[in-house]
Formats: sequence, C-alpha cells, structure tokens
Amino acid sequence: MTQPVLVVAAAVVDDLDDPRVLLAARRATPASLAGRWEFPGGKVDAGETPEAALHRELREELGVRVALGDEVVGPHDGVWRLTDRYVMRLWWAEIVDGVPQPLVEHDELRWLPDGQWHDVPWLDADVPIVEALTASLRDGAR
Ligand SMILES: Nc1nc2c([nH]c(=O)n2[C@H]2C[C@H](O)[C@@H](COP(=O)(O)OP(=O)(O)OP(=O)(O)O)O2)c(=O)[nH]1
Repeated sequence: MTQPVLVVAAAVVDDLDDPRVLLAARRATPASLAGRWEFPGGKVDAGETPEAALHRELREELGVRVALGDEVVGPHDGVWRLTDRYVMRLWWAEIVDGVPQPLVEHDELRWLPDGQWHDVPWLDADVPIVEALTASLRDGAR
C-alpha cells in the first residue's frame, strides 16, 4: 500500500495560554473543496520536517510568523485521517508577526469567537478535530 501523504496544519488562536478565538480559512480551490473551511496548512515537502513545513505554509498562505504550541494528537496512530490518501498533524499556534491575509488557496479568513468554533462549514474531516479542540479547552488540557 502507498504511504499516506502527510498534511500539517495549525489551530491558530488569539492566545495559546487562554484560547478564545480560532482562525478558520475558506478554501477557494479546488472546486470540490471550495467554500468549505479548514485549518491553514499544507503538505510536507520531501526532506522537510513537519514543523518547518507548517511554518512555511503559514508564511505562504497567510503571510504570518507563528509560535507553535502543543500538538493536537489524533486518534489514528497519533494523526488525523483525512481521506484514504491524506493524514494530518495539527498544532496549536499563535501569531507572533503579521496580520493574516488569504494570500493563496483561500478567499476568506474568519476569527471564530468562543462558543462559535463550529459555526462554519468545515471540511468533513475537520469536524472531529474542531470537536477535539473545544473538548480540550473544556478539560483545561492543551
Ligand atoms: N490544509 C488543510 N488541508 C486539509 C484540511 N482538512 C482536509 O481534509 N484537508 C485536505 C484538503 C486537501 O485535499 C489535502 C491537502 O491539503 P492542501 O491542498 O492544503 O495542501 P497544499 O497546500 O500543500 O496543496 P498544493 O500546494 O499541493 O495545492 O488535505 C485542513 O484542515 N487543512
């Protein structure tokens, strides 16, 4: 079987120590995903560490530098299964430089306030991740 492709992404929040507001990005492409919301990020290139790939993707897609917090460990051997082809690793993150803009792949960004993290049509595979994020806040674990 071919190895799944690793995607890395960030749950960008206002404050890693006390997250209230979560950044969601609306996909403009491809047509099959357009209009659905996701965590900014992308595929890890050959020879790149996941963390370096995530910093690169956030710079390219949003024009920001971030500090990474803890990883949000997924239920399938530590990763989140997106499709047969893709798995994803995700980290909490906070912007340390820049104002996020939808530079490529996205046509809108939205800061979702406390209690409204589910209020956009996330990609199907992201729905349980948003649930895990809100649960970890409720439990005080992060
Ligand atoms: N970035 C990202 N991709 C996601 C999420 N959820 C989800 O199912 N995906 C899927 C959509 C894509 O089919 C796949 C790969 O992500 P991507 O298209 O952002 O990767 P990329 O930026 O490296 O893409 P490209 O340069 O090759 O076009 O992962 C998510 O929350 N964030």
